[in-house]
Amino acid sequence: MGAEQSTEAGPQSQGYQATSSQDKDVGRPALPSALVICGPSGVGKGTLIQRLQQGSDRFGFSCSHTTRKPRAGEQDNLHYHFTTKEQFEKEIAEGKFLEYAYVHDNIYGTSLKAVQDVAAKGKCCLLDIDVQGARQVRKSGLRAIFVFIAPPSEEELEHRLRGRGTESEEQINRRLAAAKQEIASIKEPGLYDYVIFNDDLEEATLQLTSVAERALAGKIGNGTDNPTVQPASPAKSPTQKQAAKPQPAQPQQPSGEASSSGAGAVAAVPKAVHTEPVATQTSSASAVPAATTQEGLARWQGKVALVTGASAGIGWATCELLALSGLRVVAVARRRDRLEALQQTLVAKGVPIADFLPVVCDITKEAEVVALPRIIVKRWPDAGVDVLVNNAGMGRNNAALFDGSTASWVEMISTNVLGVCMCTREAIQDMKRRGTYGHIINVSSLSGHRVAHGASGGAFYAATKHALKALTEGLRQEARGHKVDLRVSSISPGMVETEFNVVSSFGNEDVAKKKYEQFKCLEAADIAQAVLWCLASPDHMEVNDILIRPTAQVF
Ligand SMILES: Nc1nc2c(ncn2[C@@H]2O[C@H](COP(=O)(O)OP(=O)(O)O)[C@@H](O)[C@H]2O)c(=O)[nH]1
Ligand SMILES: Nc1ncnc2c1ncn2[C@@H]1O[C@H](COP(=O)(O)OP(=O)(O)O)[C@@H](O)[C@H]1O
Repeated sequence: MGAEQSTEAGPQSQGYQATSSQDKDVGRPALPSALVICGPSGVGKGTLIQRLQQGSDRFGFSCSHTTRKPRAGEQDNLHYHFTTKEQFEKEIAEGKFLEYAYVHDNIYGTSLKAVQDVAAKGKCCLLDIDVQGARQVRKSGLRAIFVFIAPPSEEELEHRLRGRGTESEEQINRRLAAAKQEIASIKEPGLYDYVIFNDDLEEATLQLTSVAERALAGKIGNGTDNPTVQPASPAKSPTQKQAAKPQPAQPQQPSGEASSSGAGAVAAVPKAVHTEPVATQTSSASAVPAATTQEGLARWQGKVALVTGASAGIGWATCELLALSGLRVVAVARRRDRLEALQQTLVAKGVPIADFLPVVCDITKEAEVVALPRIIVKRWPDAGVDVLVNNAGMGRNNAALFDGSTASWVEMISTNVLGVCMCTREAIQDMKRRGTYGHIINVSSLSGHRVAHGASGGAFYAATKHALKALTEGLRQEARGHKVDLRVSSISPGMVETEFNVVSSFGNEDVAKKKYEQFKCLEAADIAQAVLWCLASPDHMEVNDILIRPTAQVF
């Protein structure tokens, strides 16, 4: 990869993370959510599912029951549990099914056992079911992401169905007639999280893979808190940019509550460890009117966001989310290998490589920071910094006022305060040069609003974050003084999930382990989401400081 180097003699990683010890994360593995795949007969569901399974053994297929006859090559208990109408109806009456439906004159259904068998192996359960089944599963409360696979056109759908050669003429006509209604279900509010157009199979596979990664990570919903995205019309192909990403559909109603709202069937599958992002938990964030969120993001399409501390945690997650939201992303960090890994991840998720610029840079080194705008304009002559996410920050344990190390204090001031100031100045000068002012978002910490109790010595770190609070407000005032339309926001998260964080906070690994089980921390993706809320806020309001606390955290 061509990670840019901000100076010839660029720095090597010095062994600390480019995000603060209070604010960084590596995440805890969650149980996968299920992935429900819907779409008309012949659209390519089976083909895509096969490709997902070929790509990873972390997926398990929910083997449905059906009364239809096996096709050539289909094996009982592998492709389907083939059964009789009488037996099927008996088992339905016995309550053995999560859902069932009459489809094309046959009964199809997902048994509780089919889902349990996959979940018990810790795998992501893939359900290939029809629209009626999807509605039932949605109601059941199963933790799942719902995807609709749409054909590029009705003609192409017919072409594929005929080409498959597994149905009689009468069966094909029945399937095509049903397809119209199935496609119309895209518009049903809250049914699907994503719509993927299976036009180009490679691209559709990439898109489904990126959604499936969210399911593997135990997510539900589509990762936005935005119910206003209109599903694209199935009749036309998506634009090139859209094609690179799955389309979020109108999200389901109870996003984060899905696991708690179901009755009997819910208990049939294990619940994932964590809930969805804090969209419904954070007052400042939910104050962004949903109807304007998408509009707000639309103005950032193709704009350039520079994110510092991109090698891990919040910075990494922010790069991902911004890139997937259509911005061009400049990822700044000291560790080249991490930037390479980030690039690979983004490309696998469908981000065009042309929209990502990794730059090796130490934000405490002035010459390297000053070089950033030049590197950006070399790559994208039409652009400059529109959004700056000052995320890089760090903390040191040996920093108590009683007996702390001067070197640690210097390091913290250099990164958390001076580094932020230099990045901010260079970004603003770049905006000034182009005559267009964007948005600067400082990732602070709850430590910017309080000082830790006891002898553990968190005051210096807190002082840097208190300074950041003053700098954020000061920047806003300067912008007003200059009468420029610069937006300034800050986000102050509580502890973000990482074992390292908890260990460093509690000192002792055993205690840490217990606490780690006991407390739910925030996730890096939650904070990335808050960055989007800042960017998406409508013109007439500015999000100042978002304080984000994990609801279960008591310290
Ligand atoms: N509700 C429900 N639908 C299912 C189930 N299994 C398969 N289907 C759906 O039944 C329809 C017909 O499936 P199938 O006979 O395999 O034909 P195909 O769609 O042409 O592959 C498809 O829309 C499947 O998604 C199930 O367990 N429940
Ligand atoms: N993107 C695509 N372009 C062209 N043909 C495709 C594409 N996706 C799937 N197909 C073909 O379309 C036919 C139907 O796919 P299949 O996976 O059986 O659909 P489903 O499971 O939705 O009924 C198969 O012959 C498959 O090879």
